[in-house]
Amino acid sequence: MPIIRSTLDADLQYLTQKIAQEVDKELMSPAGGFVVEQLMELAGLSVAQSVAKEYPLTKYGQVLVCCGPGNNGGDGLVAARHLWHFGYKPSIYYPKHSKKELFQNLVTQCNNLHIPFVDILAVKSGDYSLIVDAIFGFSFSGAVREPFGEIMKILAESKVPIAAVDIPSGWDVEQGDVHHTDIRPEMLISLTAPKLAAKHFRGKFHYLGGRFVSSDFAHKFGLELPAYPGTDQCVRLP
Ligand SMILES: NC(=O)C1=CN([C@@H]2O[C@H](COP(=O)(O)OP(=O)(O)OC[C@H]3O[C@@H](n4cnc5c(N)ncnc54)[C@H](O)[C@@H]3O)[C@@H](O)[C@H]2O)[C@H](O)CC1
Ligand SMILES: [K+]
Repeated sequence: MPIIRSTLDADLQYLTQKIAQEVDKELMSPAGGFVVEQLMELAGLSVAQSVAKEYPLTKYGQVLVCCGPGNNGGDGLVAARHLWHFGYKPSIYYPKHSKKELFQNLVTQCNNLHIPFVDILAVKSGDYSLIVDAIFGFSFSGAVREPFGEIMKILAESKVPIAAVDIPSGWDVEQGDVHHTDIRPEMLISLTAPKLAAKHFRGKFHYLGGRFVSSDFAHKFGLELPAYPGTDQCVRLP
C-alpha cells in the first residue's frame, strides 16, 4: 500500500527533492502559518520518540547525535535535548555551528542540560551504543564536501546502529547512495513524508515523524499520510 502518492507526479509514491522543499516552504508560508522553530521542535521530538521506541535507554543510553550545518542538524539538536529528558545520555558532534539565532538557542538549551559537545576523536572512541545521523537532509546535493567526509567514513564503519533523520546522510535525496558513502542506517525517520531515497532503505525500522500536516494541506499536495496512533509523534511504516 503506498504511503505517499504525489498528485504532482502520478508515478511517485515518495517525494522528490523539489516537492519536499516545496512542502516545507508552503508549511512556513502565510497559508501554512508555521515558523521553522515549531516544525523543527516537532520534527526533533518525533526523532527522539522514534529512537526511544526501538532503542531502550537501558541498552542504548549512550547516544551520539551527529549534527550537520542545516536544519537536519537542527532536528538533531532538538532530538538530543528530548533524548536527555527521556533519560538518555546524549553527546553531540556538531562541527560547523550555524550563526543563526535559532541554532545558537538550540546549542544554549543543550549546554544548559550539560549535554557534552564532543570532537571527532570522541566520535571515533566507540563509547556510544547508538548514533543519530542528523548531518544532511533533503537539501543535500552532489558528493560530500569537507569537513564532512571524515564523519561520513566513521558512520559507514560504525559497528553500532545508526538512526538517520529524514535521509541517510550523503545519500542522494532521490537516488540513494549513488556517491558510495556506504552508510547503512538501521533506522530511518522520514519527516513529513518519505523522500525517494527511502525506497533504497534496507534497515529494520522505518518511521514517519513530523506530525504537523493538516488534512487540507495533505490533500493539496496529494499526500496520503498514515494515522499517528494516539498521542504519538511518530508512526512505524511497513
Ligand atoms: N517539513 C519538514 O519536513 C521539515 C524538515 N526539517 C528538516 O530540515 C531538513 C532540510 O534542511 P535544510 O536546511 O534545507 O538542508 P539540510 O539540513 O539537508 O542541509 C543543508 C546544508 O548542507 C550543506 N550541503 C549540501 N550539500 C552538501 C554537500 N554535498 N557536501 C557538504 N555540505 C553540503 C549546505 O551547504 C547546507 O549548509 C530536512 O531534511 C529535515 O530534517 C525542518 O527541521 C522542519 C521542517
Ligand atoms: K540525515
